[in-house]
Amino acid sequence: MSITVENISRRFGGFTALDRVSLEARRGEFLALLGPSGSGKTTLLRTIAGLDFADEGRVSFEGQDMTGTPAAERRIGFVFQNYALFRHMTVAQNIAFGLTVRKRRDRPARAAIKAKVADLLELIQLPQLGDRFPAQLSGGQRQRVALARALAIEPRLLLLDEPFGALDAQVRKDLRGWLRRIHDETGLTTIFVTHDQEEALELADRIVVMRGGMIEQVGTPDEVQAAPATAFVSSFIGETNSLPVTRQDGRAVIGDGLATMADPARGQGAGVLHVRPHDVEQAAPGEEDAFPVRVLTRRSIGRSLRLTAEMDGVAEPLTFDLPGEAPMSVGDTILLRPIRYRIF
Ligand SMILES: Nc1ncnc2c1ncn2[C@@H]1O[C@H](COP(=O)(O)OP(=O)(O)OP(=O)(O)O)[C@@H](O)[C@H]1O
Repeated sequence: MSITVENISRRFGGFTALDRVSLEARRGEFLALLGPSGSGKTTLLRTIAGLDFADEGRVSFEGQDMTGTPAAERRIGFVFQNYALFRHMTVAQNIAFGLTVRKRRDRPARAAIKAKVADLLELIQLPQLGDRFPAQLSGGQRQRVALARALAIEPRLLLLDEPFGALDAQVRKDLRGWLRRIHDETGLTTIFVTHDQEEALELADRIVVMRGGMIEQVGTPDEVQAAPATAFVSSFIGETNSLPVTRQDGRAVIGDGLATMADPARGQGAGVLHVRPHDVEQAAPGEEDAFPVRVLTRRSIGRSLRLTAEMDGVAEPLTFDLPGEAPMSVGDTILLRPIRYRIF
């Protein structure tokens, strides 16, 4: 099912949590909403779910207006970080819950529910655990059961809000691969909230980067990494060195004037040049389009050399990765040429 969000705004008192947000999730797509705390990810997810309602704007599913439709009528599966299972029910009863509470005329026969639960236990790879109670499961197993419960109603859309937030790093990693497989097998449209960029990059078909109630960029993991639309996206996703520049007539003067770089976008005035640590190469003295830095520390990591460095006129310490054989010592001034950079 495709989801369209058009010009959604949501205010809490005088505070704007969502500011004219528009977004489209394609049929079968896995979208990640990524952004810092307070950027509006959960509010957007809740609005799509029908658990919260926008002050302005429209939500539609497959072209059909859903803006005023309550959550229960949207056929959505949810998994939340703290959406606890029912403690007094077994795993199987938890999974069956959404079906057993249906009105009699909509409720599947008991045998059909049993078969469905068995299928879902297979899908989440816990076929033997149907009779256990939630307290007898690990955190990761509980979240898998929560997902099976969400899938039992055969939702048209799956919404997950930091579902792995409370789990430790290794379990999170395992569950990620597993969630992606389930998404692919079921063919559902999935929208996933996270503030963990690694999780978003690994899981999603497209990432929606949010900040301050607005969308900064929507793009594939490759796009948001290689072609960030804004300085915020560039520094939020992956590591970036940020050099203040003054832009004039197709050149950008770095720091206090030690070097200039080409500015293909031909901006004017104050800006910032972003270059990722591994997007530089060492240049020979006198070469153009390179900037001098003083080496503060050097450390070998596998086959590369990680430097921290400083530059006159740049307040922040800088980080670069060069090939391991690069000749230099702490205290040297070296010239670096950015192979790839962006000026904002
Ligand atoms: N019911 C509410 N009443 C008042 N303010 C709210 C309410 N819900 C959310 N907000 C505010 O709206 C902003 C966005 O909140 P939201 O939960 O959508 O952010 P988020 O990006 O999901 O953050 P986090 O990663 O911390 O969950 C926050 O500043 C939050 O304090």
